[in-house]
Amino acid sequence: MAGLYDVRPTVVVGPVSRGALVGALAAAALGVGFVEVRKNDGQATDSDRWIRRTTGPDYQDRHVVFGFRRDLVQSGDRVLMVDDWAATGETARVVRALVDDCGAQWIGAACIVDALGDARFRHDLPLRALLDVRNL
Ligand SMILES: O=P(O)(O)OC[C@H]1O[C@H](OP(=O)(O)OP(=O)(O)O)[C@H](O)[C@@H]1O
Repeated sequence: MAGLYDVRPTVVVGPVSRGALVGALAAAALGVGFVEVRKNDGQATDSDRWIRRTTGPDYQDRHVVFGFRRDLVQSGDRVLMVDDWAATGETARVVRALVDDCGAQWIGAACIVDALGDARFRHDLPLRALLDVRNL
């Protein structure tokens, strides 16, 4: 999936839960680090620095809080998000905002299936996929 982009990442991020599964596989194939983007979760100790952001309504009309430990993504990193599916694009939009919060370079969102309802996300994120839902 990393081959969908020309820029090689230094870190792969994947939102739980299926994005964490495919993201970890992509990171292992690339030989780079992996960061699990947790959902409605938070710091384990008071000393952890976490960053969090909340989505707009996703495909189930939920507002989901995504976050990860701040020091896992550094300002010099090039970050690729990997997920299985994109529908509203809210998950990818918020993960991108978290990466921006870290001052890292965002490459894009690579998904197995593109089921985006709003085509603007495809261009703006950018989002690239192995399959288009309209062809399934
Ligand atoms: O484009 P969006 O509307 O944001 O939806 C896409 C997200 O929804 C699915 O996860 P889901 O929330 O079902 O969680 P799961 O992987 O834990 O089942 C999918 O794996 C994406 O992460």
